[in-house]
Amino acid sequence: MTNHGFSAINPPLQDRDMLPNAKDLLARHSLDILDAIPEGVFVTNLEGITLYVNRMYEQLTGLSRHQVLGRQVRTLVEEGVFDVALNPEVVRKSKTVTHTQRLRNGKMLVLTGTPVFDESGALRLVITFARDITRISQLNEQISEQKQLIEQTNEQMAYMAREQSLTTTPVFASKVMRETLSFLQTMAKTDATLLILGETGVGKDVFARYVHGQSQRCDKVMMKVDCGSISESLVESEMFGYMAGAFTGASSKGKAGYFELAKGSTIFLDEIGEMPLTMQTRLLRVLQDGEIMRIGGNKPVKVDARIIAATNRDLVSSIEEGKFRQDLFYRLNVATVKIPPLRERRADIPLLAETFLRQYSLRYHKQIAFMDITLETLTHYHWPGNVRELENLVHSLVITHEGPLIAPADLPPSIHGKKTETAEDYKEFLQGERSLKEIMAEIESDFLNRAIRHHGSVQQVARIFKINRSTIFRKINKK
Ligand SMILES: Nc1ncnc2c1ncn2[C@@H]1O[C@H](COP(=O)(O)OP(=O)(O)OP(=O)(O)O)[C@@H](O)[C@H]1O
Repeated sequence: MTNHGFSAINPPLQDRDMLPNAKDLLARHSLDILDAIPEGVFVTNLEGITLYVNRMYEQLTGLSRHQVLGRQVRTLVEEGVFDVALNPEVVRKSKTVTHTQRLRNGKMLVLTGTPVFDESGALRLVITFARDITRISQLNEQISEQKQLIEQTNEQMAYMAREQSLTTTPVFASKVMRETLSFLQTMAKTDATLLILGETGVGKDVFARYVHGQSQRCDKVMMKVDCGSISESLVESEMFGYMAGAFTGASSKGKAGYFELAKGSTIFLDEIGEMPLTMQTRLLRVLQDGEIMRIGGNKPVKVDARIIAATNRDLVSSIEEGKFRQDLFYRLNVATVKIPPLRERRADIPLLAETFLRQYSLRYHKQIAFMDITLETLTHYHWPGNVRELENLVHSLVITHEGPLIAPADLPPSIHGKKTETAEDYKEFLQGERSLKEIMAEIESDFLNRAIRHHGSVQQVARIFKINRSTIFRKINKK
């Protein structure tokens, strides 16, 4: 359709094109024809006075002809009969205009107002067609509600998938971690609040998951809340949820908070040391009462979630600085475990490094191994970023390394340059308690042992270092 509505149906019918008497017949029955149209028809003059409405219009709107005929559309809008009138815009623009209109009876119409011109091209009337889209708009609303539900479900599924993929079985070889794990296993069977302390990257997350995975609540997904990253203005509604219409912008259905979502499961409050003080007060109340209340609600909901909290902060210092509530600390400090930094459990380093190497090699379809001496170098580094730093290093080595073996020189200088312990080893020799011959024999024997571990056999070492196998055995046993 062009901008000029009826006049644009080109060329207009001429009298000569019509059957004899057709024009008269049509003119006589023009109102019957309009009444037969299955859409509402509403005709106004240029001043917006209603000249005609058809039957379908009466049916759609529930308005009778006498209620609207002869009335100004603007007045009808003012009286709230409907909320929009097309007439003024059609007259102003002299072209077809479409809008939706809501009626007092709640119906939604889509209106198409079209200008009608006479033979001389002068605008004479505006004819508006009205179609009922109440059902369509109801369906649209339902679709958008369904869409919202699907989005929520997708979000939850993505969260669950993420959590699932993160479930790592802790890797350890050290005595201290064996003891830690055994304590956590005992704790897992209880519902006691657990506080996990430790430097960044030591694996607090991994151990929280471990405890949840070993608990009776393990068939439900653990709810992890990063207390440090929720904005202060949202933290309350995120934690405790809100009732429908609790505040502007609140969802019309209300929303459950983390504590409710964690029903029957575990809620892991990570970075608890970063929680704002106001929220700490609220959390304390939850721990004391075992109940939460949604924002805008008046019915307390029982909390059925096991609480695990973790932080890399020294909470005692935070209390002294006034940043953490002492009473909350006492509440949380029921069963506390401190995960030692990696430098205090060096026995875990080779096993962790090899585990990460295996995982990432598999992911990137590579076949790479550490030389023994590389593992030893890794073991001597102080790992300020703990397991996370080790994992990241191995990840980047797998991506960037060419060739089957990772040598110490492939490590960043900050790591292989740190192997000062070898110099420490010489301290003992420097005391002068043993002869040079004895010292050299020990160094030789150590070196050969490493070479055998590294190359896999005495035969290989003999070939590479051009030495007899029997000499190797003799030198090894001489130490
Ligand atoms: N014992 C372990 N076995 C296997 N992987 C581990 C172990 N400890 C840590 N990791 C891995 O190291 C990375 C860091 O661990 P995690 O996120 O649990 O540390 P965190 O102590 O929670 O750190 P932050 O304090 O920064 O939150 C993770 O990718 C985790 O999978």
